[in-house]
Amino acid sequence: MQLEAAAVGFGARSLWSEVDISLQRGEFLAVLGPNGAGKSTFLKVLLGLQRLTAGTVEVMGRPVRRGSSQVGYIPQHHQLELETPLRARDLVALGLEGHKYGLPWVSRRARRRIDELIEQVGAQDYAQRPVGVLSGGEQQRLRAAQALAGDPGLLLCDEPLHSLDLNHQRAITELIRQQAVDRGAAVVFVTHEINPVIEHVDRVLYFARGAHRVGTVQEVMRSEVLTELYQSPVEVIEHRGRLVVMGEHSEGTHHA
Ligand SMILES: Nc1ncnc2c1ncn2[C@@H]1O[C@H](COP(=O)(O)OP(=O)(O)OP(=O)(O)O)[C@@H](O)[C@H]1O
Repeated sequence: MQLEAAAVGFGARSLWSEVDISLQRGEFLAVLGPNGAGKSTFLKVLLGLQRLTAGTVEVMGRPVRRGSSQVGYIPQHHQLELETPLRARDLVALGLEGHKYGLPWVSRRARRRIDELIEQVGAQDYAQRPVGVLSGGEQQRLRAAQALAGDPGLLLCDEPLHSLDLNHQRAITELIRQQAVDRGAAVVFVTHEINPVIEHVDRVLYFARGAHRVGTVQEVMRSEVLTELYQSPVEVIEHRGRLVVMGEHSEGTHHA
């Protein structure tokens, strides 16, 4: 994916601008920033659901289009309706191309892939249950499996570890890493918390106060860089390989 001089605004408000970034296959980008900074909007641009107000965006070398089978998406967690007429397994199968067009058949190969993903996210025990009765974390694991089913070249993740316990955080992170490293996908990973994925991150895109920084973890996650970005004192402390960011404010606080 590639963005050049990209900007998004709503009415008179500029959300972010002058974003230049190009992500190669196999690269893992973490997108960070406070509430309302424009992280989910960045994903929407890559999904073709949000127009840029300036600049250009390409996905897999082509102009963005909605519903591309080459793009996988793990949306931000929300609980599915109790009455949703799908079994857990069906939700994963929806990630396969044939199902997008409503084809009734599932090839043996596709069935094997679905079984494999259900096992990898640890959903065997509830694969036949209606999705609406499952817990938030159980549903989230199925969404991850669904996004990976089509073997996407670009995988977009919006806080995919939210509502998962530590073991399942690790399992899902490992699946996402495999998609990047073994299957050569570019990964864009929106998160409030970099530590669970820090060892996999190649680059960071940090949004705050309408500005942003791009670079490696070492380049961006520094007290002086974030202090300049937030325009108020921020301290980044490293402790046993984890980063603690002190003094981060929400966007709302600044605009109040
Ligand atoms: N279609 C829209 N029209 C007007 N404003 C919008 C629209 N979409 C998003 N916004 C605003 O843009 C801002 C950024 O939203 P976005 O969801 O991208 O933030 P975020 O960084 O993902 O936040 P969070 O961490 O809370 O999920 C918010 O203030 C939101 O209200």
